[in-house]
Amino acid sequence: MAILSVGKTVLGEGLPKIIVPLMGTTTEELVKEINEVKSLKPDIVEWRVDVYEHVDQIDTVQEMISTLRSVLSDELLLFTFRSHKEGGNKEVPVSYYVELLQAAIRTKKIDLVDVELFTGEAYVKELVETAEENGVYVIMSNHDFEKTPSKQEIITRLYKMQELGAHIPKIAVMPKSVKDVMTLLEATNTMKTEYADRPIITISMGGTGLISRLAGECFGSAATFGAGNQVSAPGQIPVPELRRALKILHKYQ
Ligand SMILES: O=C1C[C@@](O)(C(=O)O)C[C@@H](O)[C@@H]1O
Repeated sequence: MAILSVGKTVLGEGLPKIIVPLMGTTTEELVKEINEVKSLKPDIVEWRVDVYEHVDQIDTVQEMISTLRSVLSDELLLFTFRSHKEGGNKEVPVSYYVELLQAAIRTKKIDLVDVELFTGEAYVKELVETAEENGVYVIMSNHDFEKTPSKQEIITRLYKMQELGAHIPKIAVMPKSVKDVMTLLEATNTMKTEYADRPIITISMGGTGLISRLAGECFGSAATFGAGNQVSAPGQIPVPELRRALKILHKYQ
């Protein structure tokens, strides 16, 4: 897998990087949570802004970014608004989604921004451009909380993200069986060995898919989400146990 350095963090090499979501809904909760999450020593902290009560106030969101940034040191900050149709908390017009992401990027205080592939190609291109102008890396994403698409479809979506300029293509899908988990893992390995020229992140959600959150180093996923105060998707496990599993697989593979 090709590697990508974001600050001091190198994705696509060694242990998959641990990403921990911030799920607080109020400013007070987030101020407390950022310190708790930092103590877990994640590589990346994901602020899930779609659960924030002031998500519709851009100035307040920008202030919160400054606050979070001031607590973090080497940990990277990922800004994510997960849309309602992809499993997020709040429904907003696409124009607001784009405006919010642009405003977050322009603070230059985030390291990474999540851009959903199915926002629409013109918007996606605009967001990638703004991110590049401001030194922010794009994790392009797609989520299916209902099912696991075919291997070919998973690869097609990841490849499309790469074509659109994602620094890190990412997909999270829901398995209905162990076979679905194997489909995701196979797609990951094929994408990594045959098509990807950059790190990718793939997830099979829920308990059935847990192996995909642990074994990214074997199959080709460069990062994995661990639970902090709260899970942000089914199947995330506490960071200390996640780290232990990643280290075992790294040491003996
Ligand atoms: O895209 C993802 C992955 C995720 O859905 C998971 O399954 O761990 C969790 C989300 O917070 C994140 O934005």
